[in-house]
Amino acid sequence: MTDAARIPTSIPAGKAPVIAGAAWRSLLDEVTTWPKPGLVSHVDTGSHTDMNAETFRKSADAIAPFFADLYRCGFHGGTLAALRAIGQAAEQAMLAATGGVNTHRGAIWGLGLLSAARGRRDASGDTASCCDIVRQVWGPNIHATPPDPSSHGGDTQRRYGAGGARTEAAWGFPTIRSVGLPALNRGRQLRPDDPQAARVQCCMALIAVLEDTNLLHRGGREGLAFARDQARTFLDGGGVGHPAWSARAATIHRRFVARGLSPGGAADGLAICLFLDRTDS
Ligand SMILES: CC(C)(COP(=O)(O)OP(=O)(O)OC[C@H]1O[C@@H](n2cnc3c(N)ncnc32)[C@H](O)[C@@H]1O)[C@@H](O)C(=O)NCCC(=O)NCCS
Ligand SMILES: Nc1ncnc2c1ncn2[C@@H]1O[C@H](COP(=O)(O)OP(=O)(O)OP(=O)(O)O)[C@@H](O)[C@H]1O
Repeated sequence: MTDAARIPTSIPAGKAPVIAGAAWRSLLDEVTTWPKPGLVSHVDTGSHTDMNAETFRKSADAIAPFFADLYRCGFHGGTLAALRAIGQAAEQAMLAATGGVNTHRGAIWGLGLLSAARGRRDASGDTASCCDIVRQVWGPNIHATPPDPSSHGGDTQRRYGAGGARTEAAWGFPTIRSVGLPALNRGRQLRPDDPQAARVQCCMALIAVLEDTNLLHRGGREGLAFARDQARTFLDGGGVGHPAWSARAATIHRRFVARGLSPGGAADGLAICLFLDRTDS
């Protein structure tokens, strides 16, 4: 089946489906990347027992139409409250498709805001990047909204002072821009014929620097430090330019699984990098 044929047909015609299709494809490319330390892929389920690649595919199919809605909402000047209603409906669709498993909450947030920013940019002719549009238009409101204390994000903010996905978006995705996208391009230079290798390079680079609330939630400060150190060692040893890069990454993957660590923020970051890259946003 072609990519176009797999994009859910409930997305109506226009520019919105192109953006939704790009988000959907980026999510599938993320999950079809191995070895990503501790994360779910088409090869194995990493540190997770309640989800596999098929769960992620079902989730991506279910949430794709909402990226088109978020694009349209941004196109029509939608506020953060208007975006939130659509984002929460997408979360419900994700949970219905996965039997209650949180596969893409962070991805809905990041890709959703960027889809809305793309709509706003297309409507206004603004030349700013979509990351900057998120920061300028919705950033102040994101900063002003306290995290839900019952969520993992609220818990890690209280215990560790970590801003996580909310802070990254409110500041215009600085880690994506300064680390993720350059690493994706570096991976392509190192392995021009291996797009999967470039995605691994991007994922490792993000793990090395992100204050990933999933790692904090599962492993505390020690788990976060371990994860960053492993990714840094991989990169310092040449990353995917090393002849044995795949085996080295697989060894790190197994170490994360042995500790139950899962860098979900880096997985979302990889999908966001792929989206920005393919939509030139
Ligand atoms: C802001 C969100 C992520 C809050 O969720 P929560 O409090 O559970 O946050 P938490 O910190 O646990 O992160 C959620 C996910 O983000 C990813 N993540 C973790 N750390 C990071 C990081 N440093 N940077 C980026 N993403 C990260 C992970 O995948 C994680 O599972 C979001 O889900 C939300 O508020 N949704 C409501 C709907 C909404 O407002 N939508 C707006 C437009 S789509
Ligand atoms: N390929 C992937 N593999 C695993 N997690 C991913 C992947 N892509 C994104 N993620 C993110 O990582 C999170 C899963 O991590 P985790 O299981 O620690 O979170 P949780 O379901 O919120 O918490 P818990 O299961 O500990 O109650 C998901 O929210 C998802 O957004």
